[in-house]
Amino acid sequence: MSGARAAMEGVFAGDRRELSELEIAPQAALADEVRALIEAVIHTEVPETELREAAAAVAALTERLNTARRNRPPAARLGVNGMVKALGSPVTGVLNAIAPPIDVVTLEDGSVHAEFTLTDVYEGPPTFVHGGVSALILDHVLGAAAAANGTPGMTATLDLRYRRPTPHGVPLVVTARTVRNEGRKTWADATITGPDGRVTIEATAMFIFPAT
Ligand SMILES: CCCCCCCCCCCCCCCC(=O)SCCNC(=O)CCNC(=O)[C@H](O)C(C)(C)COP(=O)(O)OP(=O)(O)OC[C@H]1O[C@@H](n2cnc3c(N)ncnc32)[C@H](O)[C@@H]1OP(=O)(O)O
Repeated sequence: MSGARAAMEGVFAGDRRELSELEIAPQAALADEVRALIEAVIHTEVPETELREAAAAVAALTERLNTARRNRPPAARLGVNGMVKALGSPVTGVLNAIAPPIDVVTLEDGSVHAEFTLTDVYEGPPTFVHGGVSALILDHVLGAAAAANGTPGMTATLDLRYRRPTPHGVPLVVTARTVRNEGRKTWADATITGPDGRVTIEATAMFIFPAT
């Protein structure tokens, strides 16, 4: 079995130890604080002595947390449909401080949808979201749409059309849906829409369920 097939089967077999919402809450609160820390580190103008003290304090905290570690990022069954979620996902993971995190929901028509706001932590051009960050989010929701269709796969192609800049600091909407399936291949479309209702990015992806 190749790495790709094993990875897909690992994801959908739910072979990770799943945490309950109660178990997740304190660790998610810690991740929230780390998100605030990341933002503060970027913007702070405190003097050098304070920066050095802060670095030492963070290093001590990291050492403390590493005294008990899991082998893999944990998963949980959350939400109304009880879908398995990767808590360490860089897009949706509530335990991952680099994730916004975005709450992606599956609608009755099988499409997936999320409303979210990105801070300037995700900035590319001044005042706008980094195009690679948008691609990450779109890849994830396209993959979630393929999975919601019962036809998950690895991203084989991802085509993006950046129609206009995507602003940060304002509410954005991302939606994706599966449009076609042929054997192991599934195609999905997605958009990100700004607060003025205009689409900023259109995306299409093809997912392949690995042969081996
Ligand atoms: C606990 C957590 C639970 C979470 C639960 C919910 C999950 C829900 C949300 C998750 C959402 C995540 C979304 C992110 C998803 C990634 O980030 S995936 C990571 C990025 N992608 C990769 O790393 C893929 C790397 N590539 C590969 O692994 C392999 O090349 C692939 C794509 C699996 C294909 O391998 P293969 O099965 O050996 O394919 P193969 O038999 O050679 O070819 C089959 C056919 O596809 C065509 N093909 C193959 N590759 C390509 C390609 N790249 N382009 C075009 N055509 C291709 C071939 O030409 C062939 O065509 P036909 O001859 O049939 O016409």
